[in-house]
Amino acid sequence: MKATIIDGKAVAASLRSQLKDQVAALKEQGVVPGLAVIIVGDDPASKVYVSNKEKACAEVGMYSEKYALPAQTTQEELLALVEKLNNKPNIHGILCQLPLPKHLDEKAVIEAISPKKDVDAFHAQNVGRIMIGDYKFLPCTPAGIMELIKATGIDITGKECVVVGRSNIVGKPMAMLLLHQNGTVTICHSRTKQLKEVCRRADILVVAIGKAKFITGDMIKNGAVVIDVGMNRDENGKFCGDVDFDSASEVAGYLTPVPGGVGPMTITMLLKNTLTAAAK
Ligand SMILES: Nc1nc2c(c(=O)[nH]1)N[C@@H](CN(C=O)c1ccc(C(=O)N[C@@H](CCC(=O)O)C(=O)O)cc1)CN2
Repeated sequence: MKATIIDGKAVAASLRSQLKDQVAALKEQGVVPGLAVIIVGDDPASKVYVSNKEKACAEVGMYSEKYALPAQTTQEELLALVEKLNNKPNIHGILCQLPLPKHLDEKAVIEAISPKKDVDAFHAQNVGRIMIGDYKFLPCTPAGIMELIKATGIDITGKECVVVGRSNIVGKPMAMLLLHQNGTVTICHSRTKQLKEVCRRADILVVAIGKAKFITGDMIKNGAVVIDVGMNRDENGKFCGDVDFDSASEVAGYLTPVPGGVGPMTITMLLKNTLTAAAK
């Protein structure tokens, strides 16, 4: 193995310890950061993530409330809950765990969350703020990835950065954050021609396409920083990323594992956003 493995758990633990001190300092000023987490339905993975969010809040001394709604909840009921939480003074951050059941309009729910409490940074107002580089919150996964790249000590300025995937939650904001750090950014997607050649140009390669082991070692530049956002199951039911770890680790300079890479950073950045919202 050639690549240095970026330990997302260790980076997350170090940031959480700093956040714990910052939460304690804010509490001394009489403010307890509060997060409300809404989950609709019984998706097992979503239940685990929500439970981990509650645990993470407790770990750093934040207050949290969970609203577990049945799968048949109506759009009106969900919007009424969001409105109630928008007006609740001890709640500084609100998030609705995604995906929502199919009959619910995700976009309308996100837009109903007050931009000031939108700790996922999914609201159009916060997305627009990221575009112009004047933001309070960053979406948790891309923000966590920026911390992981920072942990390598590599300066993004002037680097060829390739983002594979163009989702609103990861690909698009990721490209913007790399651009803000003076990277030369390319976004690839399902219609990209010569994907292999484009990926091989990347000094920093971020992959978020949801296809197990799609990016192989021959698609990676020697010494590149490779960030794997994928969360898939392989043929044996084991967690795996969008990057083929074994072949990538022979070529990349730095590589995130799955699990233990980007995932642990996502909830850590949620805590950071909740603290920011409370401090305002
Ligand atoms: N409202 C939101 N919904 C969803 C988000 C989000 O940021 N906001 N992201 C994902 C799920 N997610 C957080 O909600 C999330 C996914 C994965 C992890 C994580 O720590 N993964 C671990 C492995 C976990 C395991 O063993 O089960 C890892 O990669 O090491 C955290 C959060 C979709 N929905």
